[in-house]
Amino acid sequence: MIDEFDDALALANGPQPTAPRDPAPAAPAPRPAPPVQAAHIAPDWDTARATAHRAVRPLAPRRLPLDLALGHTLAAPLTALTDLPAFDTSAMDGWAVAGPGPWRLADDGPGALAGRPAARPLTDGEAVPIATGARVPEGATAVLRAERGTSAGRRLTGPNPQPGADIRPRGQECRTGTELLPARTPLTPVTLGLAAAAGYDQLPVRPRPRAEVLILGDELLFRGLPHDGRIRDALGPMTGPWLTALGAQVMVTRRLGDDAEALYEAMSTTRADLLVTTGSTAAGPMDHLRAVLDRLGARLLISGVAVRPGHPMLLAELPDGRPLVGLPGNPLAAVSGLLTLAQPLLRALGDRPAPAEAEAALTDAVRGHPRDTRLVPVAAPEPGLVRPLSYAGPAMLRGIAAASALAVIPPGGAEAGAPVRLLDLPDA
Ligand SMILES: Nc1nc2c(c(=O)[nH]1)N[C@H]1C(S)=C(S)[C@@H](COP(=O)(O)OP(=O)(O)OC[C@H]3O[C@@H](n4cnc5c(N)ncnc54)[C@H](O)[C@@H]3O)O[C@H]1N2
Ligand code: MOO
Repeated sequence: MIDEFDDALALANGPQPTAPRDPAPAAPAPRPAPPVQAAHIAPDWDTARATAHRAVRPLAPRRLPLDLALGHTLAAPLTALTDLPAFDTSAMDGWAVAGPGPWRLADDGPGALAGRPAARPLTDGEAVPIATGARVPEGATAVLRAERGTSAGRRLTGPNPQPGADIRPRGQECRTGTELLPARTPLTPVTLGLAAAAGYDQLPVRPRPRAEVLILGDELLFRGLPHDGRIRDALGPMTGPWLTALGAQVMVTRRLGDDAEALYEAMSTTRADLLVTTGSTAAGPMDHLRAVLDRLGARLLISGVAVRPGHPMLLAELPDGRPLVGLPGNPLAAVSGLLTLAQPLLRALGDRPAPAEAEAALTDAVRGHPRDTRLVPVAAPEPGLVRPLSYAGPAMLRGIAAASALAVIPPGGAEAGAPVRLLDLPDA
């Protein structure tokens, strides 16, 4: 995987200042590349995504109380357990009236209040005060709003409301058994509210897949400024939250350095549904990932993808069937791995529908790789248009931090005005 191309392509998107070169750090002794298994051919980008989606089966459904169900996915259709409203309800504060006015006010008590038993039935020409949400008494033909009527003693006058006015009839929103939401709907605050209104205490959910993140690399610092050839870990703070935005429940992010034994131990003992590593996907002297996968007896399903940046990414199946996504260490390449492999895997594990894919026209031509797809950070200056951003080299996050999406540039490139597919970026 020879690659002077990525930085050159990134620079082609716009002017970038050159930084003075640091003296080269002392290189460790070169080591032969560790063995990798048969599935070595790098699939094209769309095939890699489809392979990742097919690689796993949805997690088993379970029942969760409503207050624990947020973010999981409905495992069965949400059918109403009650009529909604469950009874004829007043939509306004005022009076429930029977027939045309003027009306005689019943003088017994405060009238019909929400959450109380129904007021006694009305006969023609009678009225009773009623609150929003209260049961409409039998015999009532409409509700007269408070601001439209005048009461003096036991006499109520006002314009005759249309029959049925300001009464929400029982079953107006749904009947018992109506399908309110299909299976596979993500449980959001509003869908939880609907489930409660429809009578649910618990829901059948497909749980959020549990993910464990392993940050590899002895060169990484976790606080302070770069020094002595060491750099800040940019992937620890980004990968967990990104996986969360993609539907995972991140159990832990661990920093393992370049310790092959620690990596072996972590892979053998994980209880996560998905393991994600960062770095060590290529063939550098300290890149143990492939050797450890080999030792563990893992199966490489994808070993490299025809995408820039990110082409050394990999997908493996651990001996017990758990998937492992290996994100490349270059930060923008890791983003590419998240969107290419982790996203479809998480979608399959959580049984979520594919998101709608947007398209927009490029403001400027974008150079392509001759064989590989490129993922390029773009801003949207106006609806339907996207502009490629600078600072989009594999080791940079500056471009994508200002981006609204990643544009999918097919092999060979795209002309100005050409429509390109867009990949969403999480905003929270
Ligand atoms: N001979 C070749 N060398 C490389 C190739 C290749 O095809 N042949 N591919 C290059 C590409 S493309 C990428 S991407 C990287 C992938 O490298 P690894 O996944 O093995 O990652 P590392 O070697 O550990 O690190 C690469 C780079 O990224 C920095 N890094 C790593 N982790 C982090 C982190 N958590 N936060 C910030 N930066 C990180 C690391 O310091 C290196 O600079 O390989 C190329 N080489
Ligand atoms: O350059 Mo590498 O393509 O994955 O960042």
